[in-house]
Amino acid sequence: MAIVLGPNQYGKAENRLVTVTRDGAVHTVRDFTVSTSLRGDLEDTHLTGDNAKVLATDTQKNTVYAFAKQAPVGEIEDFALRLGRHFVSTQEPISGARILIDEHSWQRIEGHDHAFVAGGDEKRTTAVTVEGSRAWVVSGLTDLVVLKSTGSEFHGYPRDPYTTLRETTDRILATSVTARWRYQGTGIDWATSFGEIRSIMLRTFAAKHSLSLQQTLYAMGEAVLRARPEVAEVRLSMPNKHHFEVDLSAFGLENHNEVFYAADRPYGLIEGSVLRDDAEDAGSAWLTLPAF
Ligand SMILES: O=c1[nH]c(=O)c2[nH]c(=O)[nH]c2[nH]1
Repeated sequence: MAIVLGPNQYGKAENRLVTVTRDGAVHTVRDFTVSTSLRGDLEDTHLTGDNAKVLATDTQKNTVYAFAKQAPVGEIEDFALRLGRHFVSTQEPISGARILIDEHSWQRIEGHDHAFVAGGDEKRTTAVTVEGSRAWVVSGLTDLVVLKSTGSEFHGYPRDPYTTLRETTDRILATSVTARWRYQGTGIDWATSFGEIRSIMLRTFAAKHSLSLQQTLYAMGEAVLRARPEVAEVRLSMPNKHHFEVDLSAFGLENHNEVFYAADRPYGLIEGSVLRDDAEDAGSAWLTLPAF
């Protein structure tokens, strides 16, 4: 029997980066969380502690901040591609890089040049993988919280001895969408694509009459793939944020779908992938990312 080192990567996680750019008195603030991970010929440090091939995670952190100064960050996908390609092309033992970037939004306080209000928890995300001269981009969003107050039913499920859930033809449907979509290619107008995909997902959530959150998930992914040829696959993770009608009969009150208890947990967790059957090979695009 031999014991060997399996897959590994290392880097600096969650570098918090904020940039201020100035157009005269008018400032723009951008806010990012950047994680770098490097892969390659890294047996020595694990097996003997020889660090000759280990670009320090501290250096990786410094590179993120220096790159943000040396050229405009631009779209997160482009910034991640620049960082990943830099590490792979300048460090001989490093054959691959995974760069994760989340962008947190700040909106201008109306009428103010340099004051901003946080855009909420929603984040735009990217996960860029560089392997030698190849690169894959998986972008997405997290914490996009949506609710519809009708247009959602859930019935027709099996009733076993433990089933108590009442069937419903009119319920609140609410979720917090985490989506990741895999692009085919890297020469893409990232900002336009992101805006269109987000808007397609919102419109589909709103318009699709839902018989299950699973059906809504599939419809959202399908709508993105039908409209956006640059996308090969969409993975969605959608918690069912249950809203239970409160029983007010003890108070002599009838509740006609008006008063709800918004449960925090447990929640149904509906996850899935929607993809083209002729999509380009995913390579290492998803490696070490959460399944959904
Ligand atoms: O849309 C739903 N899908 C389920 O699988 C499920 N299960 C459940 O209890 N409620 C719901 N709602």
